Amino acid sequence: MKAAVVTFPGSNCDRDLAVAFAAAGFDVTRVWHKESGLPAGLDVVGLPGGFSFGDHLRCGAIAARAPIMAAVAGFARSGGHVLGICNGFQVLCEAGLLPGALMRNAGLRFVCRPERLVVATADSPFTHPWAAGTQVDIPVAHHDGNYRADADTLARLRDEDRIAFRYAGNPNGSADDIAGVLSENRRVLGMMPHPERAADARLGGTDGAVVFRALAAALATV
Ligand SMILES: NC(=O)CC[C@H](N)C(=O)O
Repeated sequence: MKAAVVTFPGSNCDRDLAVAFAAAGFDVTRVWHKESGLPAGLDVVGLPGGFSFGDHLRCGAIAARAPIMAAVAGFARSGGHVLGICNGFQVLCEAGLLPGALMRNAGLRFVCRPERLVVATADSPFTHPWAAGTQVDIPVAHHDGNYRADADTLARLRDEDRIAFRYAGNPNGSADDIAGVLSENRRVLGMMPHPERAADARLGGTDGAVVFRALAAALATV
């Protein structure tokens, strides 16, 4: 199984994301944002957390227009799996690959702490090992994690069971406590919490590792 992890100027979780993919059995290729193509035979693209382009304009807005993103969009459109974490989630929204936007946290403070999440759906390649309603602990670290979408979009996400994770105690004001959402085909996941920071007992938790192992298992059966 092959994963690519994209690095933008200002990404700071790209190496951790590569390590988490590798621990789940993926061969990982690191890809610079100025590349125009992705490696052949790829199973998943990871868009890491960080402060791409210094969060100028809006978090993820400049990265969403980087050369590599045309290839990522094409990969997603052709049924490829994409995992965007934190700044990666912001990039996916800015690129139009996921609906909605991440706005400034309601408390106007950077929040960096472990968060309890509720798995909102088990119907995805990233969450299938859990039952819906399972509580998991995965840390957050962001100032723009306040998920917003219009009422129709939120209703559609609920109706189509595309909310992947909710916060048990909402740290940022997100609509409907949303911590992560899925694309229509369920193969693109964007989430603000950092599963790669809870992917090894030595980091203080292993709930995040389930996301990577779940994907590996799902891809093995495709
Ligand atoms: N850890 C991250 O990816 C942070 C994302 C973004 N820079 C924010 O603060 O909201």
